[in-house]
Amino acid sequence: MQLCLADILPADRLTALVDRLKTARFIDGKATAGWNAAGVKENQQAYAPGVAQLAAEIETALRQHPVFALAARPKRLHPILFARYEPGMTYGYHVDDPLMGDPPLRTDLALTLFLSDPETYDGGDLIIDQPGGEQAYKLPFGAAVLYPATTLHQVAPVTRGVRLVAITWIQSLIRDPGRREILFDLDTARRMLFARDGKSREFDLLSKSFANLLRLWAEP
Ligand SMILES: O=C(O)CCC(=O)C(=O)O
Ligand SMILES: [Fe+2]
Repeated sequence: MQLCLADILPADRLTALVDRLKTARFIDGKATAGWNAAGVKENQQAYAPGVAQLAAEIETALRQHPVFALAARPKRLHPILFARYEPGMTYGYHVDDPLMGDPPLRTDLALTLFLSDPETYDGGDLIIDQPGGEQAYKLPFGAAVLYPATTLHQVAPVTRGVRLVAITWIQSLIRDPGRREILFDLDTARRMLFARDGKSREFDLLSKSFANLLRLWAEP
């Protein structure tokens, strides 16, 4: 399941954050690529401690985003990093490392938060290889795409302007994507039912099934 999330942070907060990023130190992105991806990774990245406060602000906002919570069921988040693509930069097809950091975080999901207005750059689509074909994402400033880190994906070459993004990976309480989607649907349905009819027998039974499946499947 892939999902687009709008307005992770209020636009004015995000604009202030991007302004601060302009003075951050970016280094060659190959430093954090696994050997299978280093050959196709041509970008620049900024890390903590230089951008720790910006990263913390985004992480807090993500954790509070209701759709993110339901769709990802996060157990742990990889520290947010910022990537910059200038003209000629790209990140060819690769799969993300399954385990990152120490203690290892299992990368079930990946997230890209778009920090540039799409009108200001050409190229730079995030392209995900799906069984049904390639799916391209170039989202508005402040929107994010949440997608399975299990996929092959690439960032198309930037040909004009600058593509700035924040990136993280998520270890979910629910490892299996199919189970995660069932829980997402059930949880969404019971919330919609509650919003429409208030507490009812149907709502209670759905809540019971949802809670018991979560108990069965969660890896806390
Ligand atoms: O920049 C992006 O949207 C994704 C980058 C990526 O695939 C990665 O850093 O592993
Ligand atoms: Fe990736």
